[in-house]
Amino acid sequence: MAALSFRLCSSPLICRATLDNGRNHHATDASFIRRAADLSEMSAGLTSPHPNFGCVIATPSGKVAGEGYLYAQGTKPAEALAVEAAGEFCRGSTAYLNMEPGDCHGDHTAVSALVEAGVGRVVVGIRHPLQHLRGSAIREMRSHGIEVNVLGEDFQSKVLEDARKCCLLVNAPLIHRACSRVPFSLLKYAMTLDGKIAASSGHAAWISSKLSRTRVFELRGRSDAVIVGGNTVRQDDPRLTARHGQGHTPTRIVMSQSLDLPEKANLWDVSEVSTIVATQRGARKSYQKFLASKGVEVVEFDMLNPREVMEYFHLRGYLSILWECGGTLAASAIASGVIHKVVAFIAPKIIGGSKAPSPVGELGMVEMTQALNLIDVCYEQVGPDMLVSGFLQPVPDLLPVIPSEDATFEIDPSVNPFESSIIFFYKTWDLYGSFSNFSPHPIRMPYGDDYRTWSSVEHYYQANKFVGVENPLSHDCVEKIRTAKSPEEAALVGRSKQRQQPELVRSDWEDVKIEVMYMALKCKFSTYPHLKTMLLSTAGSVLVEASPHDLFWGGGREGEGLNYLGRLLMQLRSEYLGESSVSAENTSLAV
Ligand SMILES: NC(=O)C1=CN([C@@H]2O[C@H](COP(=O)(O)OP(=O)(O)OC[C@H]3O[C@@H](n4cnc5c(N)ncnc54)[C@H](OP(=O)(O)O)[C@@H]3O)[C@@H](O)[C@H]2O)C=CC1
Ligand SMILES: Nc1c(N[C@@H]2O[C@H](COP(=O)(O)O)[C@@H](O)[C@H]2O)[nH]c(=O)[nH]c1=O
Repeated sequence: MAALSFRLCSSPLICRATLDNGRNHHATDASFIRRAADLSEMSAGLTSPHPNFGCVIATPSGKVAGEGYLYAQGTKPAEALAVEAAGEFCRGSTAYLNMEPGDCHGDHTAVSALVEAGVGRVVVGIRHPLQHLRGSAIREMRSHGIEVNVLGEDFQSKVLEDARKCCLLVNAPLIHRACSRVPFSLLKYAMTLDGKIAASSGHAAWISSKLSRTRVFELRGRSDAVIVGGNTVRQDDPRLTARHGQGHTPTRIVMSQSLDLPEKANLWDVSEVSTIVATQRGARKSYQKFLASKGVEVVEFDMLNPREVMEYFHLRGYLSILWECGGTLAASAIASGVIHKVVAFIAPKIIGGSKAPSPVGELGMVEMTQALNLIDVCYEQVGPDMLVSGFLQPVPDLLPVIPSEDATFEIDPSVNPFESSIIFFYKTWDLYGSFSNFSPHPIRMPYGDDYRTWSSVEHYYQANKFVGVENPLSHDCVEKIRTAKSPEEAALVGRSKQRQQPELVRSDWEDVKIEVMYMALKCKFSTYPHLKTMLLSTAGSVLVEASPHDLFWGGGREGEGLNYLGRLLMQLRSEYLGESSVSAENTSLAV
């Protein structure tokens, strides 16, 4: 290399320094990007899975001036938190982001924070995977004169490629959501050295060690849901809780065609965490009624296969699913192509048993050459067990294979990304996500003879369930919801209190809830002009909250929902349009 550097320039010292400087530059960028990727996962297990954003702000001398990460969907962006932490050291600094900011709903908080703080350069690990977001924030930062480098696009090197891979991994669920329209699924099992997941009697407690099972609790805490099959319910009577005392607890899902399930089961206790049973359409209606009476949600499918079930939970906004089923369902899930990663805890014990179940049932493979090879395999000792994990499907490399809307328009102006005149919205990271009650738009609402600020519409709506009730516990609920750290936590408190202690809820709640919601929406869209503009831009389209399970505020799976949230937004929109046409009329009259 020295020879090469000599040939390229007069003084090898300067050139080597340049070369080294270039290499150091890459090494510095890579280390801060990896730090941002690590930071972005800090809330894993505490909140339900969401796009992971981390931001590190480094001074020109390479010192960390400030850091931040997105805590939960609907809370302050990582970039804004890092800018707050760095203070005046932002000026002329470099900001390292594991992923392009999700600014899209006219909500430029993240980009504005970096621009207003005087950040000079931004290094981005990966572009945003969602098509309607990809490239927006990068373009906006560049339009404000910030130098923006995207790993893998502007410069290449091994050290940067490794850093970029970290950014792909921490958002694998979001990337899979963007590319395959199913959540990211991880199959986990504990297995004896002789390849069994239970004794021939079906008994399986315990194969792996306490330490390994603690890791499993962590995996559950990082998931939207945990799935088991009917046999596992009958055999183990599992709880499938994360057992970490606080933080996020995943929904439990049982897949059962027959509904030949016990009347008594731990999973039917939904006081702390919900359970959903996915079954064949029309199965055992009486048992479905029994489950509903226990508060267990039943979802019917024409074909109860893992792909149909996963596409449904994709619609519900799930990003990460943990499969803790037995081999029968695991084989079906692998064959359906919905399993992306496998995690196996191998215990140094032998159980034997020619009929003892194995981790994966029938896949129809008869030659070893047909075996599915894992990718990026990792080995880790966990107590006495060996943890082997790897990918059945690589995390798609997201160099923009799907052009953004602007790029699409440049290619073919006649392509209208949204053919139908129905606009669906649901999770805040999806298009029109700012219409969601979980979007991070604080509102100031009248409260008694005063005003109070609420972090989101959801905070305000949930708190109002308990307003005006002469019970100190109701006042506690209001305060607990008002101070909840995220809309998701506010909803969790409000819904569980309403379910467990209905006496705390105001008696007229069913009569007033629509009005309460409307007032909150009116305040939100009046407070944020860009949201009002966005709402008006949907004129002529039907707005539907695409929640497949909330049949009051949402549209339901096959449109059977009442879609009150969509209706109220359309009502508000026509009120604004009425105002603007009235004001236009006044103007025209005035002319
Ligand atoms: N060591 C470990 O990590 C684990 C061990 N186990 C053990 O494994 C054993 C259970 O394994 P296994 O018998 O394979 O049971 P599964 O957990 O795989 O459940 C199979 C059942 O799932 C339901 N099902 C729904 N849809 C499908 C589908 N598309 N394809 C296949 N099944 C579907 C059916 O329920 P239905 O019959 O109700 O219609 C089927 O009988 C138990 O002994 C348990 O202790 C289980 C999980 C993890
Ligand atoms: N036997 C076995 C596992 N079994 C899995 O854990 C479930 C029980 O979890 P819980 O209800 O939370 O206690 C059980 O139904 C099956 O899915 N898991 C493991 O990590 N190691 C083990 O040895």
